[in-house]
Amino acid sequence: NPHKKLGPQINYTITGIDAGAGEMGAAQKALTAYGLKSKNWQLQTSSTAAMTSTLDKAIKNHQAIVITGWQPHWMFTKYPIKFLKDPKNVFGKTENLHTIARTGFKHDNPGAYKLLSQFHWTKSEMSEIMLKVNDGQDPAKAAKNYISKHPKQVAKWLAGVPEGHGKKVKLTYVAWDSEIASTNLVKQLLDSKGYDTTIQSLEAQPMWASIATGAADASVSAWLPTTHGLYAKQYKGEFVDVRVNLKGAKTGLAVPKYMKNINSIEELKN
Ligand SMILES: C[SH](C)CC(=O)O
Repeated sequence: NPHKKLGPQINYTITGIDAGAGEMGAAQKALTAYGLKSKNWQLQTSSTAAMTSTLDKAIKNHQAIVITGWQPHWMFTKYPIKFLKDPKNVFGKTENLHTIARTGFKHDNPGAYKLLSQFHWTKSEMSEIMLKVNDGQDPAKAAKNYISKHPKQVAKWLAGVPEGHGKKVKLTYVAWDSEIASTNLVKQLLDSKGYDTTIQSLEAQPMWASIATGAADASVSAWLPTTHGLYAKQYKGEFVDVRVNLKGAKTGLAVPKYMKNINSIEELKN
């Protein structure tokens, strides 16, 4: 209802995701920066699955809703939603997904490290796997299918990567749809060269800690410079930033497009 104030319609609530997500920290900062906290606005912690099902229900009922959104993610293809402008740049400009590794990994496993130094892809390529998984396909299978469909790209990723002879690699990630896709793909690529790769999903902070303590070898789930900026600062010098593996990610607050008069975080107060 565009004529009634938005706040009361949605209980002054922003529907968020898992508490450890960097974007939840940014959303809290936005509440303060845009003077929403003083207007009783609050950020609801839940999970990606809970957030997307709440979004689904709101859109089916053509109701107002404000979510913590991000790209790349299938929510922007499946639902008519838009990012709210962030004039105070709380969520940062575009983000990149980085591959990070424990400090000794290049020395201990140069072959696997070489693959990680060569792996990168685009949002649309990632979406191929994300959409299949969202339709219920097993992530490992979706990753294998991607590999068989993109032999030239795979050959570039694997160029000069020596056989693994069963050498173990441990990847950690956060179970966001984007990282489920990339981590399963990297596992399949490594295993196709004879490495023995295990993948473990953790919350964001423990994922960073697993690399900094050397409990895990690498992760393709680092959102930088802004979204995981705090973690990168906390563990500065205790991890290697191998490379950007995906350019042009983005986090922010998002609303259904039918909320025509809400286009900026500033306007949530209206
Ligand atoms: C939820 S985005 C995939 C990443 C983050 O916010 O930490």
